[in-house]
Amino acid sequence: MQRSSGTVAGERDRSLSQPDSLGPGIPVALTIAGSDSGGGAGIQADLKTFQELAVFGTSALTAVTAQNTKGVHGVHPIPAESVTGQIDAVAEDLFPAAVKTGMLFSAEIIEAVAERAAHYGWQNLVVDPVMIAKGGARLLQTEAIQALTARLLPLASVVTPNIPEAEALTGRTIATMSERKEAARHIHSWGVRHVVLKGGHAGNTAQAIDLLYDGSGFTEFAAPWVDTRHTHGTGCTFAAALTAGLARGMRLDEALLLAKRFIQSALTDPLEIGSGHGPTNHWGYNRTYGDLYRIIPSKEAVIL
Ligand SMILES: Nc1ncnc2c1ncn2[C@@H]1O[C@H](COP(=O)(O)OP(=O)(O)O)[C@@H](O)[C@H]1O
Ligand SMILES: Cc1ncc(COP(=O)(O)OP(=O)(O)O)c(N)n1
Repeated sequence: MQRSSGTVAGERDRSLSQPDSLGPGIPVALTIAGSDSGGGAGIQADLKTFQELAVFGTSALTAVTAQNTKGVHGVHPIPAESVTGQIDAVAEDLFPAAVKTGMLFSAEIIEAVAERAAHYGWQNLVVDPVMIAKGGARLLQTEAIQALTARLLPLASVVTPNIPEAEALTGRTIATMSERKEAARHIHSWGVRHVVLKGGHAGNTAQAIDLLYDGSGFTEFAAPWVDTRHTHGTGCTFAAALTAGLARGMRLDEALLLAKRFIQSALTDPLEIGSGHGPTNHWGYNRTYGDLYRIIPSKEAVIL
């Protein structure tokens, strides 16, 4: 895997250094997302990823989906007041150091989440603008896109669209790297601090390249393309690992490298369950790099 020109493949991961114990000081993260009954995406993927990265996971559920590796068979949104109630219950007692949003489904839920994000002044807000599942099911109503760009993105520290999501957000077609950069600039202009335009839908490529734009320059995070159909939940898992890194006090570039390693391990160590697009392997990272449950106090992250 590469970031710019530096190679880090295969080495033991020093990002998670020396725990003394689990307990006081353990970072807490909150995911505001939908439930995937099949366990590969949504809240389930987020909580598994947090756990694997030694972050205590909490959740606010926005929707229940009936879903498996073959597709989404039903979507049942949760009332916006209930989403607010869940966020308040977590925020007022457990003080999440980082917050991730996934499937938000409606403008009403987005408004509720944005209002609470502003209220609590979250500094590490990762917005994964989930719109359509790989099987084609709509996880965000079309009329909610405007609320996402106008209300939530200006509060986000990072937004992580895939290519089709970036196309839907900007109304641009994205086929080349220079079009990806233009789309990232466009999204950044709405007030989000960092844009990570993911490359999983680029097709016909030797590398999966995720592009970071921070308002002044671009950094590419690249990894070898994994030829697998078990890609269900890649976006959720990637954004959750990024959120976990931020909750642990990492800089954004460190947290992104951690997320890239996490998803690469989850793709290269397949579980091969289900008859459709199976879930990625959330154990993969710790099977590859070891050092499970090593804790670092926040703000003392070791550079990867
Ligand atoms: N086949 C693959 N090989 C390697 N990395 C991949 C592959 N598919 C997706 N990724 C990585 O998984 C993460 C999620 O990307 P993407 O699939 O674009 O998001 P989403 O699941 O939201 O559609 C990114 O880091 C991307 O580069
Ligand atoms: C409940 C729920 N949330 C999000 C998604 C989309 O997840 P993603 O990581 O983009 O993976 P795919 O579904 O596209 O494989 C989801 N399916 N369900």
